[in-house]
Amino acid sequence: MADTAAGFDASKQGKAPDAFLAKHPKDSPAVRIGFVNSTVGYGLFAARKIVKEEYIFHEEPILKALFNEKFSSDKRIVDSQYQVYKDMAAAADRPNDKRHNNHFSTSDMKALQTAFPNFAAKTGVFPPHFAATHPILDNDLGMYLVHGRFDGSTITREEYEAYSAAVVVPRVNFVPTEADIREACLDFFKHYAFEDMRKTVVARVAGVDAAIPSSSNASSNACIYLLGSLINHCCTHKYTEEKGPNCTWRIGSTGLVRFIRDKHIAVQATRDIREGEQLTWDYGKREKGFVCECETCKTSGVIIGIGCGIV
Ligand SMILES: C[S@@+](CC[C@H](N)C(=O)[O-])C[C@H]1O[C@@H](n2cnc3c(N)ncnc32)[C@H](O)[C@@H]1O
Repeated sequence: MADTAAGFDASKQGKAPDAFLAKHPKDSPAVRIGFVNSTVGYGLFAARKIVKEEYIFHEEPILKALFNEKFSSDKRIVDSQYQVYKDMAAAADRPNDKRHNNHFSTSDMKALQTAFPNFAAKTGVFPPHFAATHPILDNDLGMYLVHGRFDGSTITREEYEAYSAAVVVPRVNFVPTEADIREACLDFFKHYAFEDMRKTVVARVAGVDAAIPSSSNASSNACIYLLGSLINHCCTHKYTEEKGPNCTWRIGSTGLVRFIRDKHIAVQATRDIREGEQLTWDYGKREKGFVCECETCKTSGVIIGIGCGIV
């Protein structure tokens, strides 16, 4: 992709574009999806050598809603996220009916279903048999990239089935209730949403976009990114940078990343990454809801999960 693509114009970047020009996403595909194991699921891997501080990719969100770590504490936030989910479900039910498909195109739905098959099966947005017969993580997942390129996936059918079997198989005849769907929806946002902190957020409540002032830092926009959401956690290693996380991210334009747009995510290497290495970052100290299997924990010689603080 050319340097001038998607809103990036070096001539308008003020006096010092050189610092990040050297490091902006390159044309050769940088990432591919791979399988870690049946508990961790998919991960994102380097498709080539990536140098320290390189902007690996820059991606537009596929979904936006309100976000709150303590989801059930604010009804507006729960309603907002659930409304986004219901819009999705309506679009999935009527992929050819443009009147009901204002927010999600058929390819959006396909990409979401492909990236998050367990969510799809749990919520019933997509019939489980669809997940089982769908091509394995194809190139549609790169369609939200603005800079950087996607190299497809190395997921085999066996790996895909190992990961999705626990959810898809027992639920072949499962008809989710409203409560099941709500729970799966909130769970989905909890595991995959990125926070974009704002003083005022736009919520989609009862089908209408409304600006809601955020009374505290607890409420912000939640953005779901197809590739960004597939990056797994790694605890920061106390002694060596080599074993800890190798990426960082930021949302929206900042002084350092001026070429990215509002709500877009930029993923940057924090050290050199060799081809085939998994991309990871530190999810931070918040409650994670999984037992950590990262390299730092595995190689610390202590109990798995110890590097995470709160599991
Ligand atoms: C943002 S998703 C990352 C993509 C995910 N692996 C997938 O296949 O969809 C976060 C989820 O991945 C899993 N995960 C991420 N990092 C992990 C780690 N270090 N150890 C175990 N599971 C992890 C957890 O299930 C977590 O809720």
